[in-house]
Amino acid sequence: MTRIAIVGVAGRMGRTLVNAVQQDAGATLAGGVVEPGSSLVGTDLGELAGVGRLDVTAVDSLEAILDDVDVLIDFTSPQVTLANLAACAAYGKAIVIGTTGLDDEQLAELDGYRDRVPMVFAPNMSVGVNLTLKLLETAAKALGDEGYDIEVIESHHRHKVDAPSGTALKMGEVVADALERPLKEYGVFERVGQCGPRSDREIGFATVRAGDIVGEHTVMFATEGERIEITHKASSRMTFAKGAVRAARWVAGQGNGRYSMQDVLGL
Ligand SMILES: NC(=O)C1=CN([C@@H]2O[C@H](COP(=O)(O)OP(=O)(O)OC[C@H]3O[C@@H](n4cnc5c(N)ncnc54)[C@H](OP(=O)(O)O)[C@@H]3O)[C@@H](O)[C@H]2O)C=CC1
Ligand SMILES: O=C(O)C1=N[C@H](C(=O)O)C[C@H](O)C1
Repeated sequence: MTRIAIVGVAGRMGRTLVNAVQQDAGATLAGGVVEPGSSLVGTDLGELAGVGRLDVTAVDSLEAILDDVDVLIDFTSPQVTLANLAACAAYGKAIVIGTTGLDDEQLAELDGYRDRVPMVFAPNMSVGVNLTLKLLETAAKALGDEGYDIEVIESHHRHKVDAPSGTALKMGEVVADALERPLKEYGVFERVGQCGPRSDREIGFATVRAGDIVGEHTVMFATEGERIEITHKASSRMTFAKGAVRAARWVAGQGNGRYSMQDVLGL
């Protein structure tokens, strides 16, 4: 039985994760962490998540519970995630990180833990998205240098704080790697005013923020006379949460290293 603690347990993903851990016969909920000073400290995590009493209460100090945890699941914000990684390194614990929006410096800091912590880091934990990444690699290799324009379009709920989504960036990166067009050079993240026609090799990104959209991603390959669109639509956060619990069970048996969902799923 893998003992899992959830950081950011009061958040949209945190509450869904409580439910997902409960539904997994191979996992047990060992704790949940809320923001320091939160009025939710002491609240039963099952009641917080709407799944009935679990007799595990929210704390605001990770160090208070880490001894009795095998794997931490973290869907919070970049700074909080990096602090939690440091705690996992100090306590010899594994971590599953779903947080997106890390900048280059933060990504480098995270990567610095690869020899000290077993970690799964993925911008999207759903099986469907990770299969889509494979399809994109195949499509990019077949179409990318044949005059097809490539655009990545993503839509999310109005509360999301980072853009483009981590998944959109990953999709762009997979296509860019397949075509040997580094995103730093070929990614176009803004078009406004007299921006001129698109160039042949650019990879464009567009972002929608509206209502309660859980997460939708389309990669378009368009040329004269036809357009191919590869789309993934998430309709419930449970798809991400189930993937994260699967990753937690998997990483509990791994040595130090930085792993992806492709590693977890064997894709
Ligand atoms: N990889 C994947 O599959 C997915 C990744 N994500 C990513 O996960 C992240 C979180 O998303 P979401 O759940 O929607 O966001 P929320 O804002 O709903 O949740 C984040 C939670 O973290 C809490 N928090 C902030 N600081 C701390 C702290 N120091 N200790 C403990 N908890 C803290 C926040 O509390 P408060 O509100 O009080 O500040 C909030 O409850 C985002 O980066 C998002 O992009 C989301 C879905 C899927
Ligand atoms: O913030 C979200 O909600 C999501 N974030 C992830 C991302 O940035 O790609 C994954 C998912 O699409 C939901």
